[in-house]
Amino acid sequence: MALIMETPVDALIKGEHESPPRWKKSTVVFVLGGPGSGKGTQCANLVKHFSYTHFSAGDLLRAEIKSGSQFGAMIQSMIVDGRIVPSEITVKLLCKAMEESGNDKFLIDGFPRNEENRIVFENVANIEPAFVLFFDCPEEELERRIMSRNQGREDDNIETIKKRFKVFVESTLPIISYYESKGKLRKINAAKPSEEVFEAVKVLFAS
Ligand SMILES: Nc1ncnc2c1ncn2[C@@H]1O[C@H](COP(=O)(O)OP(=O)(O)O)[C@@H](O)[C@H]1O
Ligand SMILES: Nc1ccn([C@@H]2O[C@H](COP(=O)(O)OP(=O)(O)O)[C@@H](O)[C@H]2O)c(=O)n1
Ligand SMILES: [Mg+2]
Repeated sequence: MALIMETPVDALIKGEHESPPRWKKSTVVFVLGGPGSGKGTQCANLVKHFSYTHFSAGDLLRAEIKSGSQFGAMIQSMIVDGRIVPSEITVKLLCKAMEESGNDKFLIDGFPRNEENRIVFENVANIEPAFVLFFDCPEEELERRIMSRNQGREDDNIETIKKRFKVFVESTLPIISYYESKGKLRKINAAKPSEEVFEAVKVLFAS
């Protein structure tokens, strides 16, 4: 459903619900890392073993483009340019997805990507992450992985990849430092083979 429609989330944002909905008391784990670091791959592994629901901010934005949303063209041009979409849009998509899922444990992948993302989510959802996973991987390896990802994504080309790396360093690394200073960061060596990365990730969810 395109975002132009009034959704239950709008009512929630306006405080029109009598009691806080279930998702507002959710356990949230943010999953961060450079483009191609394995966020989506490891979240797909995690949901097979733990009762979390996975949402990728990028996937939600791509679905919004496909839905024929009034914001579709704008979102698409920002993605092709490697830029971060206005937070109001992304946060609304995430909250709507959480609301509709019926679950209360979420892996949110590729978000928050900048300070605006983080603050708008905090203000709207009023949720602090339980912890933040950070998939650490050198840029040369990220580039190799993206160039062989073959998902037909318009932003998986060398020109956009360079822009996405720059945005990651300038806008997302400060968020990672912010969570580190709060003692919430769990850093994983994501340059290893996928199975080894998952062994390291799994431990964090087992307790
Ligand atoms: N540990 C790994 N080693 C090698 N390739 C990987 C690893 N993890 C993921 N990949 C591959 O790299 C590409 C990017 O992974 P993906 O999960 O889409 O990353 P992200 O969501 O962080 O961009 C995919 O083609 C995936 O199969
Ligand atoms: N929080 C987010 C997440 C993604 N995006 C956009 O979506 C693109 C793809 O994000 P993604 O998370 O699917 O990309 P990967 O890191 O998985 O390669 C980003 O480069 C941004 O243009 C955004 O604007 N805001
Ligand atoms: Mg991804």
